Amino acid sequence: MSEFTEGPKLQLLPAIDMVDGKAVRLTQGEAGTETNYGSPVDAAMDWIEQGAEWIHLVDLDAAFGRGSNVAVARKIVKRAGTAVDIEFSGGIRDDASLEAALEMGVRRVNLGTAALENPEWTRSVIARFGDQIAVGLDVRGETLAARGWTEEGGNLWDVLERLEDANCSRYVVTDVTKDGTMRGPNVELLREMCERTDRPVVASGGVSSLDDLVALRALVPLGVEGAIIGKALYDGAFSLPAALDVAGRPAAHA
Ligand SMILES: O=C(O)c1ccccc1N[C@@H]1O[C@H](COP(=O)(O)O)[C@@H](O)[C@H]1O
Repeated sequence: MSEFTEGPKLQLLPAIDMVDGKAVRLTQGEAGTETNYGSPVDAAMDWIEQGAEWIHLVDLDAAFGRGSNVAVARKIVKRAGTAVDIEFSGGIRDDASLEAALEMGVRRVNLGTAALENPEWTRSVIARFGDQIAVGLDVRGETLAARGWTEEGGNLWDVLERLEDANCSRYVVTDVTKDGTMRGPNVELLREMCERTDRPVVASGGVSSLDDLVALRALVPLGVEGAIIGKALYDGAFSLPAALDVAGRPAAHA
């Protein structure tokens, strides 16, 4: 038995960020810092083959308001079938984009900009779609980032209070300053989030090592449900199977 099999499990979500039909990683979300990792469909199939239970799929062109990778996302969902759950984000800002995303068959969508700029619509879709909606809280310090992380979107704790009141079911928290940098997750921020909400929190940004996953798994009893991993996997800092061992595999795989 591995030393990591005991205790509550941390979900892992390998990230696939799409620009112009390619899988990329950005540094701190800055347009123009892309490293290209090839076909998003191939990336998804690789992560599934290696044991992924979730994929965090982002349409960066939609998040930056300059295009769409929905056709590729649709291909991924179709090829993946029931092998994996997909969380989809980027550019979901109105009924049409939300319905198109959910109709693809993704398990849930993350709202970013819309949750900051359109509170009433956000409240209404949370009421309508429940846990198919999560909100991505992308922060620098305590200031939220919107529109491809190019604009400020208010104070994190004020917005959290409003989303709690709207009954938001889950938060995906990204420290933008850590994203794509492999400098370790912002454990303090995640602890504070868990103190302020009883809803599950998915950690995003900065994971660089298996030790970071050990640290995040220790936060599961506080409310951290999962961790999004990007650059560390693509750059081979560790493998997904090794990460799943640390995060705790489901019983059938133990
Ligand atoms: O994931 C990124 O690297 C990223 C970089 C810059 C902007 C957004 C990014 N990702 C995710 O996109 C959605 C926000 O999209 P929108 O504002 O709803 O259109 C959010 O989940 C971000 O984490």
